[in-house]
Amino acid sequence: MTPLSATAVGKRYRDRWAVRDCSFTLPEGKVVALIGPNGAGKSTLLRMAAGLVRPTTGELRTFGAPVRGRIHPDVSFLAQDRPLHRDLTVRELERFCAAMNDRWSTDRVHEVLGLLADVDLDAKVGTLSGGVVTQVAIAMALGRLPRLLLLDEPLADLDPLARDETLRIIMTEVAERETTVVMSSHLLADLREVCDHVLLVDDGLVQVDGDIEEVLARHRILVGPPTGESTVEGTLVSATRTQRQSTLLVRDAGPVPEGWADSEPDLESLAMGYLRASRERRASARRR
Ligand SMILES: Nc1ncnc2c1ncn2[C@@H]1O[C@H](COP(=O)(O)OP(=O)(O)OP(=O)(O)O)[C@@H](O)[C@H]1O
Repeated sequence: MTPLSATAVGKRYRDRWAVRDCSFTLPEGKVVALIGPNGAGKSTLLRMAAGLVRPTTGELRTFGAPVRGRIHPDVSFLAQDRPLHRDLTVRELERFCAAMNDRWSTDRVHEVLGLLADVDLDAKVGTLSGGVVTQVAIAMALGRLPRLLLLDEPLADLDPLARDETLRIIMTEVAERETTVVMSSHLLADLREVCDHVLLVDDGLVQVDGDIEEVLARHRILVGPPTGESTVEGTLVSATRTQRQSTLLVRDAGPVPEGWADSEPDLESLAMGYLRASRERRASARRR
C-alpha cells in the first residue's frame, strides 16, 4: 500500500505559501530523498505528513488513510528540533516512550542503541551532544516499529563516522523490514549513496519526483560553445554561460550536436540545475 501520497497539498502561513499544490505518490520500501534549499517547504511537508500541521488546501494520506491531525500508528517522525525530554536519561526516555505508545519494541530500541558507539544509557538527554541526541531520537522513532519513517534532516549534526553509523541503521531497517524512509537533507552526496527516489521541492513546489536512476538518466549535462544552444534538442532546465562556453542541464535531450560534450548529471548537479532555474524564475517574477 502507498505509504505516503499528497494531492494538491498547500500550506499558507499568513500571506505566504510554504507549500503549494504538491502532488506525489511515494513508493513502498524505498528511501526517498527530500531535497531543496532552505525555506523550500521540506519541514512543512513532513510536519503535515505527521499530522502536526494542517494543510490549507489538498490532502495527504498515509497508508491510504487521510492525515487528520494525528500521526498514523505505522508512521514515526523525527522533527528537526528533536523534542525529547532533556531531563530524562536515555534509559528513562525509552521507558517513557514505551508507556506513550500502544505498539513499542524495547528490544528494537536497545538493538539500535547498541549499534551506536557514543550513547550512554544512563546519561541525561540534555547532557548529550546534538549528534547523539539525533541518534537517540532515531532509535526511539524505530521503537514504534514504523512502516514509514519521516526524518527531518537526520544527518545535519552528525560527524562523518556517526553519519555512516546512522545511515547503516537506516539501510538495515529498509532492507530487513521494508520500511519506507523519507529523509530531508542538504547532504546530497550522502543521500545519493542510500536513496532510491528523489523528491525535489523549491519555493513550495515539487520540481522533480521519481526514481533517482530514472531521473538522472533522463537528464544530460551538455557543455559547448557559448553560441549554438539552439542546436541542442530537449527541454532546457537551466544554463550557465561564460564567454567561452555554455553548460546546460537538459531533460530528454536529443542527439548530441557537433562541438558539444555530454555527460549524465550526478544528484548534486541535477539539484543545482533545478534550483538555479527556480531562483531565476523568482528573480524575473520580481522584476516584472
Ligand atoms: N510556523 C510558521 N509560521 C510562519 N511561517 C513558517 C512557519 N513554518 C515555516 N514557515 C515558512 O514556510 C517556508 C518553508 O519553511 P520550511 O521550514 O518548511 O522549509 P525547509 O525546506 O524545511 O527549510 P530548511 O532547509 O531551512 O529547514 C519558509 O518561508 C518558512 O519561513
